[in-house]
Amino acid sequence: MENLVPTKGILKSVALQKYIFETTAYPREHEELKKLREATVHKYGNLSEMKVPVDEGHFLSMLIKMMNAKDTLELGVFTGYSLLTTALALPEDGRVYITAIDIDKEAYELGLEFIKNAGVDHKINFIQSDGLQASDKMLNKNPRPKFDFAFVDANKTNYANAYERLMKLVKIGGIIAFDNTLWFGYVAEEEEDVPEHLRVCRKALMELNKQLASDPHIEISQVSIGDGVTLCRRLM
Ligand SMILES: C[S@@+](CC[C@H](N)C(=O)[O-])C[C@H]1O[C@@H](n2cnc3c(N)ncnc32)[C@H](O)[C@@H]1O
Repeated sequence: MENLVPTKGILKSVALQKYIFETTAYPREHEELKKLREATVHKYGNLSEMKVPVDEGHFLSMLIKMMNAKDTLELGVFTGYSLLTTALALPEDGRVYITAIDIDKEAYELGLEFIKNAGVDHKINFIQSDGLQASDKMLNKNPRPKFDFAFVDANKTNYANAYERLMKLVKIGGIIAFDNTLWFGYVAEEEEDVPEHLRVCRKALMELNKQLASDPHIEISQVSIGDGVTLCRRLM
């Protein structure tokens, strides 16, 4: 277990992650996603680590296509790497809807150029707001579930609250995907071995993982890609 990558890349050695990225991930990365990734690193430096890694992008893209999702929601957009991934995965039949929520509009605006250059025609409804407030507004306006797929990648301490709302906003049979559920691998470590600034989110994510595992309303799959993605398929 030596040589673990402390960033997004749990359970993988540096060499294995490099192999995956170089062999299957980077060669199949869409040109505009690559440019967006580079622009994000250029502007945000280490913070660019917040975007989903390229292999996770491929995973999400294939999932969205296999589900034939047409109406998606994203909580936590940043510069839009996962958003552009979603937009590129949706069918081009003109009847798709993308809703994206983030408190930060400036980062999203950096990504707009790449979304445009990728030739994505879908209208993206970007809502600059706190994710929970925006979800409550949607529920008040139209309490019927409409989304096929929701990707949750905003503040980790609110995932459980987001889950409660998303179980009303995502259709039965639809998927809620939570990012970072393995929290750099720290979910499996003793608290005293975890850097202090990562403890609050670790605790919230560990509680969420338990909650999801015991909830009969969903089927779950914990995927150890990126920083850990938990897929929750709504059953009832
Ligand atoms: C990890 S980044 C999202 C990365 C993005 N999915 C990607 O692939 O590039 C988290 C984002 O959540 C946003 N965020 C944090 N707290 C939020 C909140 N309460 N409501 C909505 N967005 C929030 C941040 O502004 C940040 O852009």
